This record gives sequence, structure tokens and C-alpha cells, in this order.
Amino acid sequence: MHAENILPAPAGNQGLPHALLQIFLHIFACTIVVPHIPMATLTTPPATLQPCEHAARGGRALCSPWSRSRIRCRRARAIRIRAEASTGSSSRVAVVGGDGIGEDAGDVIRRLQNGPDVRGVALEGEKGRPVDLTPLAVELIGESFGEWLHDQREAQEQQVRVSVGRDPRLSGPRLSAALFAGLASAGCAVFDMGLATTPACFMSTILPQFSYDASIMMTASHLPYTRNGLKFFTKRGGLTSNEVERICDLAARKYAARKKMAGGNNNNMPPAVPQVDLMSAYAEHLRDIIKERVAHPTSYDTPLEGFKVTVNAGNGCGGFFATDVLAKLGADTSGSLHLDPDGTFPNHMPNPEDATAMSLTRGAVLAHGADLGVVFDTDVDRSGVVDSTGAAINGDRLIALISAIVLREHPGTTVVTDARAGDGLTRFIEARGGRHCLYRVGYRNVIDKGAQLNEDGVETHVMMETTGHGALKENHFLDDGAYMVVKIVIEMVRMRLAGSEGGVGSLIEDLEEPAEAVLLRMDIGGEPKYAKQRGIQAVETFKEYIQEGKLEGWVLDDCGDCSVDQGCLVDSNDHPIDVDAYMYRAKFYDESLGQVGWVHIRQSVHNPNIALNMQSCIPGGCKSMATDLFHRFLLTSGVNEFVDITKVQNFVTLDS
Ligand SMILES: O=P(O)(O)OC[C@H]1O[C@H](O)[C@H](O)[C@@H](O)[C@@H]1O
Repeated sequence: MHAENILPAPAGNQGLPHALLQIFLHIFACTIVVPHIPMATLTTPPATLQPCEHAARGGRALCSPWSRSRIRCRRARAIRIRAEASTGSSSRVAVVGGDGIGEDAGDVIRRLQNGPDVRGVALEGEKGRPVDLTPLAVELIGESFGEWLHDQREAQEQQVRVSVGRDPRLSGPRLSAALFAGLASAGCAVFDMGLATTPACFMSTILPQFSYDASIMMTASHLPYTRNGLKFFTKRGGLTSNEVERICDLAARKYAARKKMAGGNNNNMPPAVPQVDLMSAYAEHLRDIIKERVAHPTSYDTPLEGFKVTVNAGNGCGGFFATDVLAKLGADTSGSLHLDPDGTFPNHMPNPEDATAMSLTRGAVLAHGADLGVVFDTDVDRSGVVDSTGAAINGDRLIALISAIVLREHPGTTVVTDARAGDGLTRFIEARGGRHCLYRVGYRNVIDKGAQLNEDGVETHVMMETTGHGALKENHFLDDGAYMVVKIVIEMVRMRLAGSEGGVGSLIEDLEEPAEAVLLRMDIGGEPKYAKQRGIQAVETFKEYIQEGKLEGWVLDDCGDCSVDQGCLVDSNDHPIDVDAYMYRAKFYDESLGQVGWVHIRQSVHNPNIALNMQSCIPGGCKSMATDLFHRFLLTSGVNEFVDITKVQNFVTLDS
């Protein structure tokens, strides 16, 4: 069962009878001490969080769900919540409609930072969301990135060379011109790669014929056509959230003055920028990898002859993979869908998590008798596949498939995923001799964790988020949806050469799936500028409720500093500087049933909401967990004063 924002509102009074609800509330009002959380009205500034020193380290906690001592976060950071009423930010000038000039006018730029990316609204059309990714904002961010690059360089004698690619969004050409202008005014030599993919942009810093110092991809991935954004690379890889924060801050500090100067318009003539054909070279690079690794005994240059592969690019940037990679290697790609780039995305959003994208691809695979279907997201840093039987392989299944392939190449390797991955995936990896490290949501967090484990001497070849962002140590720690498909295609050919009858789906036949997986999103109310702090407040209150023993049966997954040798590892927000969103996972135990499942609670990276993921191996388990949380946490903690809990309520009261 999967659900996100699709749960129907309860018709009439389908939920707990009102009287029963009153009894519940009365009981909990009597037994639970509700902490005072200063959140008077939604227009007052929220509380802020002050990180304190880490709690002392200890041995691995053997938590008992029924005793408070087991409900302890061994390495959790103590968080102190304090009211901010008299601090600077509360006295700042409000930014109205993302357009104000004042003491904090630059906040409109700072708010464009989404973790390691910049994302914003580039075109009118979203109700209640004005355009904030303006040409001026993009120009200033480009200029600040250029300055940041100069600061990073030891030798200053050569001009910094920066390439720029983009997806087909309608706002792309205009914003690219602004980006070129910003980079040029920072003294960079700029190269226009036109339509490109995000991983290809990074590869433009590596492939010897380009070898740029840095690259920027303009994309908003699977988000609506009205959005756009920026992803930044140097030869080291993608920038971290902290680095992007510094760049946005630099741009923010220039914003008010430049806006006055420009009168709100970007009047600069765009510089003349040479165009370069990166994608042909990148496609050739992928073809060479397939040829070399398959080393076909009779058809070295066309190892895909006799294979049918259907690609669904969703009108994003991924069409090249069908025409310039697979077809040129001999594959029949005639059943492919939506290969032509179209920035209005008329069919569906390019996204391997999108149900329409997956089911259309499934239909095409079955109709054409294809061996494999491939789904890319807009900028091709994510992918999913469909096997020859029509089974969708995305999320945990894709991680399992890649893990199965890589664990044969690198026995015992560690696989890092975000903590929304299922318990069945952990068992799947461990059954093949691998180790599973569960970490923070956000592709950059997952990749950085893998890089860090390698630095610490823990061999880690696979880093994959359940969203389909997958990076391999062998491929520059780069999340590259096309490279993941290259690995799968090579395996498909090898299996056939070895005489195997089954398709790649047969490699994950023993993956156990949860009985239920549900995602509910709770909108954060009030002024957008306080949304992040309110989100932190809600998520931290959940953690404190468990730590203080107010949620009997709930246990934080708090193994933040256990060795990967000991199995799973779940981060506990233990590096405050690097935290880009607050999140926790907690298991729920029932006295008679044992472990019912887990919930993962976090702030959304993109929108003012709290995402609540739940998984259970018991039918009805998600509803039990949601019901418990609804009555014992959401209603009693005060979180419901600034978070809209309707979707959880609807789920809880939904007839099963
Ligand atoms: O916070 P959400 O809106 O659920 O989005 C979360 C996701 O955002 C982007 O797509 C990132 O690339 C992912 O790494 C992340 O998991």
C-alpha cells in the first residue's frame, strides 16, 4: 500500500466516535505533562533551536521498548528550545511576496537554497507562490559561485572555466542568460552545453576533452514546470549544503543594492558564450563502458543486438540514452516513450517514483516484449527500471538490484541508503554478505556518508537513496541515473551470455517487501520564513517526547555512532553544522504483536511540510502507528497548533 496525499477526506463521521475521542483526550490530558511550547500565533516568530554539546558516548544501546532507559539516544545532541521573541530575526523587516527590499531583503535569495541545490519558482502559475527564482537572483548566485570558485583556487593565473547545462524547462533560456552574465562578471570563462543531464555536467569537469573547473546544471528535477533550480559541481563532485549556503549568502548580501540599481530588471546584455557539444562525448563515454565491460565475444561494438529496451524520458533530458547509447550499441529501442524534450512535460513528470511514468513504461515493455524498460527523471540523476515481466524496479527494489550486482564485484561492501529503506532491504544486503548503513534523507547526505565511510576505512561502493539517486564509488561518487542503467544493462547481457533464462528481476526475487508503506505530509502553517524553524520544532518535539518516556512503545532508532559491523546505522542528527533538515526514525512496539513497524519524520527539503513515512510488516500496522501518534503526540504536544494534521486524521479515520 502506498499513499501520499491521496487519502480521501472522511465522508461524514467515519472516525473514532466523538465520545471515544473525548475519553482518549481526557485520559491523556490527565496522564501526560504537556510541555509548554511557545507558539502563540502563527504570525509570531517561532522558537529556535540551540545545539548543545553531544551527550557522552557510550556502548551500543540495547533498548527495551518498555523502559525509559531503553528509550535513550546514546549520542543524540541535546537541543534546547528557547523563544526568540527578542532576537534579531524577529525584529527583521518582513519580506512580502518575496520581493521586499529592507534589512533582510536578501532572505529571498537565502530561501532559494534547498539542501545542496537552489530551487525556486521561475514562472507564474502556482497558486500562492510568487516567482522568486528571478533572472536577478540567478545572476547574483552565478556571480557568487564564480567568486567562490576563485577563492577556492590556489593559483590564480588562469581563468576559471565553468560549463552550464540545462533541462528543457521554458524558463531555462532566459535564466541561462542571467547565469552566463553572473559568471562572466565574476571573471569566469563560460561554456554553454545547452540541453544536458546533471551527471553529464559533472563529467564535463572530468572528461579530458572538456576538463572544466566547474559546472552548473539548471534544473528543478521532477518538480512542476513552473520551477527551476541550480546544481553545482567542481571536479571534487557536487557542492555540499554548507557550500551552497555560503554562495547564497554572498548573493543575498548583494541583492538589495543590485535590485535598486537594476530597477528590478536584468538590464545587462548577456555575454557571448561559446556552445559546446558535451552530450555526444558523454554518450560515447557510456557506450565505451558497456562495450568494454561486456566484451562481447562476437559483437564487441554492438553487444545489445537482439535486446529490446524501452526508454521513457518523460520529455526530460534522458532521450539521448535511447538514441545515442542503446540504439548505437545495437538495441531495438522502438517502444520508447516521450524521448523529445518538452519543458511543459505534457505526459507526466519525468520521475521513477511517479506511478504514471512507471505504469506507462510497464505497458510499453509488455506491448513490445522488451527485455527492459528504463525511466529517467528530468535531469537523469535518477532512474528506475521495469523488468521483462513488467515488474517495476524502483525505490528499495532498485537499491537491491544494484546491491546484488555490486556485492558480487565487491564482496562484503557496505551499502548506504536513506533511513526510509525497508527492513527487508537490510536482510537482502546482509544475506549477500554486505552491510547496510541507514542514513539521513537527501541524496547529498547519503553520498557524503559513503565517501566518509570510505575515508574511515569502511569499504563502501554503493550509496543510494530510495528516491532513485544512486552513486557508486567506481563512478566518482556521482549520482547518475544513466550510469545505474548502464550497470543493469551490462548485467542483463552477461546473464544472457551465461545462459540465464531470467531477466534482471530474477536477481531480487528474495527481496521481502513491507506489508504497508505510507507517506503522509503535514503542511506547516504560518509565514513561510518561519516554516523551517517550526518544522525543526515539530520534529525535535517528537524526539523529546520519546526520550522523555511520554510515548510508551516508541523507540528511537538512535544507533548514530555504532560501527557498521554491528549492522544498521541510523544517524541521529549528530553533526549540527551539517544538518540540512531534521529527521528521526522510531520503531513502534505493541505488547502483543511485538514490532509493528517504524515511522520516519522529517522536514521536507522543498516545501513547508513535515513528511511522515511509515512502514509495517503487519496489515493495518501503519494505521495503528498513525493512530497512536495522532492521539498521543500530535494532539497533545501542541504541534497541531502550527502543523496541519488533517491528512493524518483522515488516514486514521479512513475505513480500511
Ligand atoms: O523533502 P521532499 O520534498 O520529500 O524531497 C526530498 C528529496 O528532494 C530531492 O528530490 C532530493 O534530490 C532528494 O534527495 C530528496 O530525498
